[in-house]
Amino acid sequence: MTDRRLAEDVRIVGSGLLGTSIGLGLAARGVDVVMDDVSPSARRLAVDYGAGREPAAGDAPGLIVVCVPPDVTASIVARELAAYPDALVTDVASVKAAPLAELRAMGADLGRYLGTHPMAGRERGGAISARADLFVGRPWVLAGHDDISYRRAGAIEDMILDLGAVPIELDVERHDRSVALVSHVPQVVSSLLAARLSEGDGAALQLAGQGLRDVTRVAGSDPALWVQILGANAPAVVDVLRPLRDDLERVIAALDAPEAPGSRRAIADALAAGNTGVARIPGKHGQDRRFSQIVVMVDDTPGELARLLTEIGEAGVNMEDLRLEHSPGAQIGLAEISVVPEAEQRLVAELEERGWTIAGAFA
Ligand SMILES: NC(=O)c1ccc[n+]([C@@H]2O[C@H](COP(=O)([O-])OP(=O)(O)OC[C@H]3O[C@@H](n4cnc5c(N)ncnc54)[C@H](O)[C@@H]3O)[C@@H](O)[C@H]2O)c1
Ligand SMILES: O=C(O)C(=O)C[C@]1(C(=O)O)C=C[C@@H](O)C=C1
Repeated sequence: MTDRRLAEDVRIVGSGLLGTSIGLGLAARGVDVVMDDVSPSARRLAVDYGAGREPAAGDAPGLIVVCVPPDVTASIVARELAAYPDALVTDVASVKAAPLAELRAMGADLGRYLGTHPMAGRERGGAISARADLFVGRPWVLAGHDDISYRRAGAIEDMILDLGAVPIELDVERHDRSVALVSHVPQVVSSLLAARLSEGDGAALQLAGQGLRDVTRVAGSDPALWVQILGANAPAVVDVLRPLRDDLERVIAALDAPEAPGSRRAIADALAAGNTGVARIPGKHGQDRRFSQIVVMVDDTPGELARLLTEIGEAGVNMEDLRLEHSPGAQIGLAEISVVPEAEQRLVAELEERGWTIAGAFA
């Protein structure tokens, strides 16, 4: 049996992206996982992928993880609390105050419920997009409330640690305010910007580079899911959107009269504030550590990227992150490798010695 903390059998309700990813990660650690879903085909697909087994009479899960859309989360949590009176129940919905308030109104046994929110996901849902390593190194919020202690919810923290994530304790209100800033408003901004592209002509879109891809990736997310998330956290989202609108209006006013006294300063100040903000985003594993980036040119031929990764390993350097930039039609790709600053010079030298072309290296 693989090393793990979680001792409980687990039942997962909702066999989509989140449920199947959790199932895959836990099953790989030897946990007995049952997958369930209102859609039998979604359930069977998750089982086919190896996320767990079909439900059976006599199942007695110690931990139940509800991974359904936010608007049905409270009713499914309440149903599971009633059906399994000895189990601890959690959920992974992207908002936390609304489901808790609904459960309270229903008179659910909140002494066995603690909601959570993994800060990891993808823009596509369903078991087909699931990955066992989705949560590795990612923050995962335990959204505390008055009816249960974090200690009583120890099995939930064990599951989070077994999945390689970093547990973070935050009460529900602080959670919702925090994700308005770091997740919900970024989704709105990304979608609104991407929506502008429907007006660009085809030639303009052919020029799209990595900058545009970086800021529009999540614009591919499911509108039905996000209508629920944004609706359930509306006041906190609006609190971030209003000052953002003011900033945008200041930039528009400055660009309307770029030669006017103070205009250039206003634009520079807006962009410099962005530098300050982006520098505050923690690096990998939630630490405030910055990495150096090495950009390597990779021929667009089979096996070249694998050879590069193998040779980085042979150089004894741990790769912290990898991003690929590749334009359709180009014969070359760019691999941006993140490493600890101490390893940068040595890796550049090793790779150059092995014949790789370094397009850039920067801290
Ligand atoms: N997608 C993300 O990136 C992400 C990240 C963190 C948290 N979340 C949260 O995770 C939850 C699930 O999101 P997802 O991306 O896995 O969605 P998904 O669409 O991939 O999966 C949801 C699953 O729930 C099932 N379902 C719907 N109603 C149900 C019901 N009444 N009973 C049982 N099953 C039901 C659906 O059939 C579907 O298989 C949401 O609450 C979302 O806010 C999503
Ligand atoms: O990276 C993605 O595609 C996500 O969907 C991630 C993301 C996020 O904003 O960080 C989106 C919503 C979830 O509630 C949690 C995580």
